[in-house]
Amino acid sequence: MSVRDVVVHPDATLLAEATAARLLTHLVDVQSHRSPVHVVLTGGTVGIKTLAAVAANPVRDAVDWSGVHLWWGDERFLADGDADRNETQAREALLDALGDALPPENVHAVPALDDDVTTPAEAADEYAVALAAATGNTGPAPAFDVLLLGMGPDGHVASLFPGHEALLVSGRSTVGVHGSPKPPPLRVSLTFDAIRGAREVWVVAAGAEKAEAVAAALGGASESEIPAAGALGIERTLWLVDVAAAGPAS
Ligand SMILES: O=C(O)[C@H](O)[C@@H](O)[C@H](O)[C@H](O)COP(=O)(O)O
Repeated sequence: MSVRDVVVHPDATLLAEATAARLLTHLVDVQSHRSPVHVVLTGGTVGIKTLAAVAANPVRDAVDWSGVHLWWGDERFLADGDADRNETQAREALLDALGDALPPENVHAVPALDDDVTTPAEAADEYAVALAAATGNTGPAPAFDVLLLGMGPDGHVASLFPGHEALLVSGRSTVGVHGSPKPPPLRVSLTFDAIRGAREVWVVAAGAEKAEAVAAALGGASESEIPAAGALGIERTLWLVDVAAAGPAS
C-alpha cells in the first residue's frame, strides 16, 4: 500500500537543501541492502538546485556512486550539450563534480537531436530500449528507487502537460512530446506507466505560483487536469514543498 506524505519547508532554498540531504541519506540506506539503485532526475529550477545542493553536501561521499544509475524523467529534445537540456544542467550542477566516482555508463541520458535521431519519437523509442535493457529485458523499466519530479504551475510533471495526448499513452515507458506549452516545444517524457513503476516518487515544488496546482493535486484532481495527481510511487509518494507552494491552508 502506497504512503503519501507532504513535507513543508520554509523556503525554496531550504527545500532544495533538504531534498538533497534526504536523497543522499536515502541512497545510503537503500545501498545497505540493494544495489544497483536507480534514480530519475528532473529538470526545472528546483530540480537543478537540488542537484547543486547534492554536489555541495559532504554526505555525497557516503554514497557509492558506482552503484547508482541516473535517468531523466523528461528531456528537452535539443542537440547534445545544449544549455537548455536537462542533462547539460545536471552535469553542470552535479555530475561533473562527482567525476570518476560516477561511471559514465551509469548516466543514461535521453538521446539528443542529431543526424540519426531527428524526432522526439525516435529519441523516446531509443530511451525505452535503454530502460528495458536495464532490467535485463525482463520489463519496461527499472523499479526506480527515487523518481524526482518538478511541477509546473499548470500541474505538469516531467513533460506530461494537462490535456495533452501524451497523458493517455500506456503500455510503453516513454513518449515523444510536441507542442509543449513550456518551451522548448519538442520533448521526451516518461509516461505515467514508467512513473508509477517507481518505488518512491518525490514531487518537489516551490513558489506561490504552484500553490493552486499543489492543492488540486492533493485535493483529488484528475491526472488529466493536474498530471501531478497521477505521479504515484508503489511504496511512497512524497510531496516536498515550500510554505509558498503549500498555500494559505498550510
Ligand atoms: O524539463 C522541464 O522543464 C522539467 O522537467 C519540468 O517538468 C519542470 O520540472 C517543471 O516545469 C518545474 O520547473 P520549475 O521548478 O522551474 O518551476
